[in-house]
Amino acid sequence: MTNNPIQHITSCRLPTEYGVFQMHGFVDTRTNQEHTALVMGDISGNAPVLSRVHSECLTGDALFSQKCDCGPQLQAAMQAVQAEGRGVIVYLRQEGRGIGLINKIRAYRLQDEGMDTVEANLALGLPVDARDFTIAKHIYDHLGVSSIKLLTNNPEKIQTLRDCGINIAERMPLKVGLNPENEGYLNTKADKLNHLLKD
Ligand SMILES: Nc1nc2c(ncn2[C@@H]2O[C@H](COP(=O)(O)OP(=O)(O)OP(=O)(O)O)[C@@H](O)[C@H]2O)c(=O)[nH]1
Ligand SMILES: [Zn+2]
Repeated sequence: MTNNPIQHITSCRLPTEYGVFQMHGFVDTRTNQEHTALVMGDISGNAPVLSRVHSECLTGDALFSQKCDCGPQLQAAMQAVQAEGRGVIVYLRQEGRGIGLINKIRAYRLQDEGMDTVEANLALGLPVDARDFTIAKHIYDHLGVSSIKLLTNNPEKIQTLRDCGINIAERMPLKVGLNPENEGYLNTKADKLNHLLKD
């Protein structure tokens, strides 16, 4: 018996441009939402594991969008894990900071008209950030990971992950992918969402 609402279903070998990972498939039994984690090397033991908790961004991760920095961040994180020889990319299917793809497109449309990323979510009557990072804790529990070195610029993500019991031994910055199209977005993340992009 377990009270972990995230069920580990299966895993497979996933060769990538950044080395060979073991890809694990999970299902949130409360919502039927699917999530995944990419694991490289031996992650057992107490030494902190290099890790990224990445939130789905179809536009940035798969469609080469320049409106954000997600794609380059994902690639840099996978590269960092490859360089380290061990690590975990937790990939949470929480598109659009949890509001879903269609709502993200609605938010982008409002951004086309001049709103920033925060204003657009609020104008739609949606939370600025609707993600549930406790899912990551359950995934780490399945993988037997108790301590991580986290690749992120988001202090709220660090706090939320710590609050749900993840030991973050170190925070490692992930500042990549700046371009003229996402400059305003990154400034808003720094100014309104306190992302550590200007230190
Ligand atoms: N609603 C909404 N979501 C966005 C927008 N741009 C990117 N996203 C989503 O934001 C999530 C990534 O969040 P970010 O704030 O870029 O980064 P983070 O994961 O919180 O922090 P880092 O660990 O530093 O990358 C992904 O789910 C993207 O789909 C936007 O303008 N509106
Ligand atoms: Zn993105």
